[in-house]
Amino acid sequence: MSADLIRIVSRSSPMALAQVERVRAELAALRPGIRTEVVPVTTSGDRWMGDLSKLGGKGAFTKEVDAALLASEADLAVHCIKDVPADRPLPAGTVFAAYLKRDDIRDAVIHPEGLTLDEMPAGARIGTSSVRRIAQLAITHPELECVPMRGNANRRLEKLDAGECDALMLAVSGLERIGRTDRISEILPVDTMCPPIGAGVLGLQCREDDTETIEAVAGLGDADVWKEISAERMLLHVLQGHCNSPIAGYAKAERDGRLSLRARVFSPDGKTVLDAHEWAGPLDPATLGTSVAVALLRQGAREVIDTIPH
Ligand SMILES: NCc1[nH]cc(CCC(=O)O)c1CC(=O)O
Repeated sequence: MSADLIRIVSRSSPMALAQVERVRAELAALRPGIRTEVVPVTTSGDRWMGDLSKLGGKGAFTKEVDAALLASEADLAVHCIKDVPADRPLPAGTVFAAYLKRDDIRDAVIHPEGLTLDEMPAGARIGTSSVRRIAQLAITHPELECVPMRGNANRRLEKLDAGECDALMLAVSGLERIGRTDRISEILPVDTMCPPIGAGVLGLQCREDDTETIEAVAGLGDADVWKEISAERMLLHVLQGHCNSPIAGYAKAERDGRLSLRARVFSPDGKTVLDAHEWAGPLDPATLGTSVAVALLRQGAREVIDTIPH
């Protein structure tokens, strides 16, 4: 950064821009002397409407953003942690300086007439390409059908309205960010629709040698979320999950300081469900993530994850 300007790189979807506006607002409150500027980029994941695995995985939404940061065309990147790969290290030379306070981690159902999953007729087409959602829907609602659906949240709502499917599943936090919670017909409990690793968390990524920006934004971070994400991302790293893995889980830092991590691994048809839940006790968050991952590996997670092509 220059003395008083932070350039923030962002994808240009409405959700990404809303995320940047939240960071700008929080930064303006914390550090009124610092100005911010938005540097927009389009990622390969935004352009490509086919199967994400053909683009080399989750990095599809982060590659161009990382490049702008590393080339010093911007000083700060705002990422949905859910979209940041954990099976490979962060791009060399970058670090997360802060994780913002966590939003709702649950998924929502959107049906034009407001039907819940239980109320939908057999054969109703649910638009989702996420194996995590497909597997869990197969367990609770085998009579419903999943049809492929990609594109940013606004585009998916348009496709729903155009009749390309009968209902959608989208993250509550994403709908909050684009101001479309009015479309929600049902919010699914985490017990039956376990969220993805990193759900509802925005991470602030900087160049590791840019101590000025790191220090300027570190105060926006939440200490509990830092612990939760450390545990969750270590779990994903040890499991070597890829963009198409039906891995779900979330850590929770309690008010009394205790930390727990629940995680599940599914076969796409939902017939195999591996489940582990542990408290950190004296363990640090990353070791909790390792411990829960090892518990899942003992139950056969490697084979379940590897049988899914990516
Ligand atoms: N894959 C796109 C994406 N990345 C992050 C979110 C939701 C917001 C979040 O969890 O931070 C979404 C949309 C969705 O899954 O409905």
